Amino acid sequence: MAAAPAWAGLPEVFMSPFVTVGAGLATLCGLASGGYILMLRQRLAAQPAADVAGPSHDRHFRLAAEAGRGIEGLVGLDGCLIWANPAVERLTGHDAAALKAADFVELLVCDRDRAFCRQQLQVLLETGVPADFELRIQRRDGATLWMACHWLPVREEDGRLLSLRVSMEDIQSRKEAEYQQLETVAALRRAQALSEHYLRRSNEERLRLSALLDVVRAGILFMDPDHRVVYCNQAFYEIWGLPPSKSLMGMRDVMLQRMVMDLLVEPEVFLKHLKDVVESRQPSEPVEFHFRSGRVLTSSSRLVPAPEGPRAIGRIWVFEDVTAQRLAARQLQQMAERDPLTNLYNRRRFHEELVRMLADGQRRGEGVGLLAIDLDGFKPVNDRFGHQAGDEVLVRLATAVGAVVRRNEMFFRLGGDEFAILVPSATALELAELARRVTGCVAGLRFTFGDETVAVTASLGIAFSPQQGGGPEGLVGAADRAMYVAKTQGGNRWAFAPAESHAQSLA
Ligand SMILES: Nc1nc2c(ncn2[C@@H]2O[C@H](COP(=O)(O)OP(=O)(O)OP(=O)(O)O)[C@@H](O)[C@H]2O)c(=O)[nH]1
Repeated sequence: MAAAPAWAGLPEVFMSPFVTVGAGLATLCGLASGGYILMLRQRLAAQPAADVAGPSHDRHFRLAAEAGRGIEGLVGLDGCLIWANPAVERLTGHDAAALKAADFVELLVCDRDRAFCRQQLQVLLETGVPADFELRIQRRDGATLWMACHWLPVREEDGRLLSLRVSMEDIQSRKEAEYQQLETVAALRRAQALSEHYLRRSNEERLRLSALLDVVRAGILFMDPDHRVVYCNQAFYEIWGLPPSKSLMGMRDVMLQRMVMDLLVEPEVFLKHLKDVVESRQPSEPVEFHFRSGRVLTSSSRLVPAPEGPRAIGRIWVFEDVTAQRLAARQLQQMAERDPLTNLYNRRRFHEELVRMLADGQRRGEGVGLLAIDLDGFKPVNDRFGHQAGDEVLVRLATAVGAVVRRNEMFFRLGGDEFAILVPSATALELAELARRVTGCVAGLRFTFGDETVAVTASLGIAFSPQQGGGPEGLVGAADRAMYVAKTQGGNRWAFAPAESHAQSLA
């Protein structure tokens, strides 16, 4: 048997509530919550005190207290349970007697909340201040149940604390809803954090891309499917000479075109190109176009496909300023095919043109004429007046002979004092006439070095395809041999290469 409880000396009502009715019962009723109890109290308050305390009402109070849906209990100043209503058994599986006999906190409260409960109980007993808190109880079947506990002090009329009254209500479904809500909020927070993370990543990616595009030398322009500017880099502004302060975002392509068309040599050709590209779904090959200023640009474009589906999200245009490349290429080509002294086409270009003209002539059934030219008496100019004087002779001669050569005829310096003229669609008569003009032109030139004036002459050999077979080499060999014939005959003349049916002719 346990030691005598602290309330052993208190009125019987606390030892066996609702069995003996006294002043304690009235106090208990005064503290009871719930409309039913209050109603009873009001009714009883209107009756004489003897009636209220009378045995006929004991049952009412007891039934009223026991009829609560939640747990109602009374805890003594020693922390032991004095009384509990039958709901305790319904909700927890433990009957009131068992809870009274044992440490009800140990038996009833879930181990995770037990220390907290004991601490709260201790404060309550020490201070007698009402308190509300929530805890988990451990049902007899092992299940956990959330309860809201409302603690009220039960006092004597003189204010002395007699016991603590506890009302416990089942809040399991509310707690589950709260948990559910917390889960939902947590899931939302996770989703938000994830989307913020992706947004940040996407912003960083955009900044990286933008920085990259701004160091690219090509002008880059993104248009949306409605032909409005979405993005363009710095180089785009520079290439098209647009003021950096001018925002192009959202501008329609036609407006943009209007701003730059005057810069171009052939704006209508460029507009046609743009139209063709936009109408096609294929990537466009780079197309070259020229600015009035002399600059050369290329334009290429392709659709930007959407992540899914056939619809494009827009179009990218790339503009490259290739002026420097074109200039360098032209210079290289010039170096490769021109004689630097006279600026005439060189031997390399001569062979290319010879092959091409022979092929064209064969296709058209037309003859190709070749005049091999070698100067007479050039070496003495060098020897007497120096190499520079010889150069001057070569340059002036190239200019003068170039003037007697027709537009469709091509004049070459093959090296040293050797020159050649290629004549497409030539007849023997025309070639002889040209040879006459050339020899006359060269012989007519006068060069003054110091006090002396000198002249040179030229010997020409004429070969004529198809009369001379053997392809390019055959033609060149025949013209050279004819030229030597002219030279050995005294120079300042021309000779036709012999052919089966073609007699040689001399000046
Ligand atoms: N100044 C100058 N002389 C050159 C150049 N290339 C070759 N020569 C010279 O041209 C001369 C050509 O020699 P030849 O063909 O014997 O001169 P030529 O006196 O006309 O003799 P024939 O052809 O036999 O009539 C040589 O002295 C070369 O050094 C050049 O670019 N500049």
